[in-house]
Amino acid sequence: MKLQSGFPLLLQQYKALFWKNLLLSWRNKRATFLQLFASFFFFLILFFIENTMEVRFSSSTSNNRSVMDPLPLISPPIPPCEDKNYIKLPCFDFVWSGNQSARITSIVSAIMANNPRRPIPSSKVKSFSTTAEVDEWLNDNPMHCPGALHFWERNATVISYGIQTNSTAIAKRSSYEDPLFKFRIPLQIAAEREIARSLIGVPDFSWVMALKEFAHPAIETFSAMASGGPACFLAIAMFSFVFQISSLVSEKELKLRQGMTMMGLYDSAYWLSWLTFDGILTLLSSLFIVFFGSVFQFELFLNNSFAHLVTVFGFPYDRGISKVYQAVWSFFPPNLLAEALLLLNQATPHNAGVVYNRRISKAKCGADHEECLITLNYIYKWLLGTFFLWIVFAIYLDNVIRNASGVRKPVFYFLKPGYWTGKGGNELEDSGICSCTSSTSAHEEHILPDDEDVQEEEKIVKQQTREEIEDTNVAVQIRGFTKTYPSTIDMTSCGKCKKRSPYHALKGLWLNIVKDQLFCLLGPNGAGKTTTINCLTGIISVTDGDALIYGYSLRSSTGLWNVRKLIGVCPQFDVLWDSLTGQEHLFIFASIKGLNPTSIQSVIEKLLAETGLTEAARVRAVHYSGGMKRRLSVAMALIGDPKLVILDEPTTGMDPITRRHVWDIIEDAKKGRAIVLTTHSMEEADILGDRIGIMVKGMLRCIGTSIRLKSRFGAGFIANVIFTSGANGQNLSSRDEIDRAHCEDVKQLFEQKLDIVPKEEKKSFLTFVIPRDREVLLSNFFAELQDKESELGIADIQLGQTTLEEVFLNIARRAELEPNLKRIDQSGLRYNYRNSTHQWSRMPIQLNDMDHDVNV
Ligand SMILES: Nc1ncnc2c1ncn2[C@@H]1O[C@H](COP(=O)(O)OP(=O)(O)OP(=O)(O)O)[C@@H](O)[C@H]1O
Repeated sequence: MKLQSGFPLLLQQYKALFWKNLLLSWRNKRATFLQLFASFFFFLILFFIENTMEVRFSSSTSNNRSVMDPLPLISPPIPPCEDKNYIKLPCFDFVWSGNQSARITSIVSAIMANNPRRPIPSSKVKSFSTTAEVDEWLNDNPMHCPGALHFWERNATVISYGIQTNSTAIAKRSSYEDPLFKFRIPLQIAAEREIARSLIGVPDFSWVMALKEFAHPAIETFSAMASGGPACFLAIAMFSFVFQISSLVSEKELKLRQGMTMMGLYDSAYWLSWLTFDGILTLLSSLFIVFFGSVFQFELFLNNSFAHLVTVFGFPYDRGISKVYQAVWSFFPPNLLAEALLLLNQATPHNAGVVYNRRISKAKCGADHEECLITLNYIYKWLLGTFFLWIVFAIYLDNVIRNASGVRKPVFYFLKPGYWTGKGGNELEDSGICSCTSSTSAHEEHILPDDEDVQEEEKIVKQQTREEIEDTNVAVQIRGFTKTYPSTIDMTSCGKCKKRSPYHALKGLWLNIVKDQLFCLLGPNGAGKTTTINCLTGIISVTDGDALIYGYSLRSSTGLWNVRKLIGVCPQFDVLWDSLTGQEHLFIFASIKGLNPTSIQSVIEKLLAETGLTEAARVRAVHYSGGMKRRLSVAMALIGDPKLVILDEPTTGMDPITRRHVWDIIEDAKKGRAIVLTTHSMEEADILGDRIGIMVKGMLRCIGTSIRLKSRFGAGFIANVIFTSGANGQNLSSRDEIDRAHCEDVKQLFEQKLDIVPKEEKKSFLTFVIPRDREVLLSNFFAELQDKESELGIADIQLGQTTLEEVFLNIARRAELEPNLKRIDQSGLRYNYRNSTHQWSRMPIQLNDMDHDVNV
């Protein structure tokens, strides 16, 4: 199948990943809704705060409102004392002194009677003779009266007066009380009016006085946007940031990205898809910020030009802070954003806001020109510059920080010319940023295999490597894979640091995997099977050695790219997006692989049919059963007709029927390609494996066909003798006795003739393991047994070879015993016991077979 490459492939991958991001956002509606509309909820809160504050300071005398056309106050009356904020009852509208004068008394009576719209009853006024008495009363009765009038009749034509008021301005709930306007001026007008009337002798002399406050702008403005805006903007931005980061991190943690990389994903397509998708989401979210800001009528949004509002965020830039410090802070976009918001806020109340083409002007960067240190244009440039800086930094960290498989690129990988030219520089390192010890040289660790078949295989591969012989029949040639995981420091549950020594997971693997064959890799947990597969797919680097896959070396980055086009991988754990359907997964991976867009649909349908997922094609992966997920992973591995298919435990969790179905798929897939399969099912290995290798502790212990392994490592033969139940017409106890007697007779016969005892013994059958060296005795023995069948109550005799499981257990057991057989002589060489030849062989000491845990 012809696969795309170069720019068309990059474009195709980009489109598929962008579509994937779109689907994930659409399916994860709640998170997307919050990302886009968080501004609405924050602005709603700001709106309520702003309106509450506005109502609170709604009186005309308050400073927070601008008064453009003040209304005149015409001859304001003396208000009832109850109108005062915080008054104690009983209260008096006013108290006065000078009551020894009849003229003054009549003036006060006139004040009370002529109070506009409300004559004052005498019960609301209290008189005294001197100012001292008034002071004394006020002192003794605080908060019972808002004002006092003092009169002195100097002579017939001169009357003096004075006013005392409680001058404390008080705000109560939504009303603000200014004592000057509310009490003092009405008292003054009343006193002057009646003194004048008394002096000129005309009781109804017209005395109209109007008062008007200055037109003025709001002096102390309260803006919820100015006070809470920066925090809100930061919170809105954080919503998007947190969602975007968690999507990226979970793709990495769940090894989805690794899965895509194995299928040939370009890093550039990956980053570009996230960048553009998140860019669009951020743009939409910014537009909604502007939209909701305008809907809620915040001046910031109404007065400033639209172009500025999209970039809004900050840190208080101040003259006291050095330029270097400001520059350092400018590297963090939220600081600049807050500063921009502050500038825009300052620009709104008194002028028309900031327009785009005057963004450079300092005069427009805020109300207080002196305070203006940076312009919006400066902020634009820094935001744009830091955007690129952070993207590059993110990509760098992504490369140099250890991934889920524990590998990373060298710290200065970008300095290698090969990285830019695509001809190298993609090498991975095992060590973590803070790994402490370098691993021991891989060569020192290589141990010669014990088994002659493995030795023979190693010899062939080494010879082909040395003589550069290209065997056209070989699909994969593994040339001495060694893999040492570096030492790490782990935290224990009790908070202690535990140092883990370097671990030698692969200790020299030499192997040819032939075309049109399935090579089955068996081994107990931790044997190194997955490590071998990860090395083959380039997910982790080998410490030493190389592999040629269809002639391409894994060691070169161009080789690795070509290899990725040739392989299909079903990883050990399903790497699937819960919210995407089976069909969508296949589409994404087919696009990454580079299938022609016109053929993708038919390939998907074929794979779905093959893996029995047609009906579940449109069901999201989260609703798949474990078996369905594995089948989808197998289908993904077969996309693009790969020449090498790597299946890491593909049938785990499948029921027997599905498993057999997948075996059929794998059997069919053998044609024209090589398959590497790891499994814990011996039955699977027996049925599917053309060649089987068993690994233990990072080394290949045996290799060959199933029959060869059984004959070399199996115990020999297995014989099952099945008995008939006792003769009819007898009671139960005597039937039992007869059965037991038959059983004993057969056991005796096996012991006499073959010198073996049963491996398993049940009432109805006996199982014997017959060693291979008794093979010559078998035909006579079983002929004799058959003759005595009815005499011994035998219903059936079954004879077969030992199972692969037997072989596996034998090999694993032998390897388990290995450390006990090690001897170290004084020259530092370890002796290994060779079981087959009963000899001790000399080989270099290997200290790291087991973990050395050291508490530090
Ligand atoms: N990143 C790592 N760092 C350190 N040790 C590791 C790392 N990955 C694997 N190992 C160790 O390497 C050994 C081989 O692991 P591997 O996963 O290859 O085994 P496996 O044969 O696939 O086992 P299983 O059958 O359980 O999947 C194990 O002892 C494991 O603990």
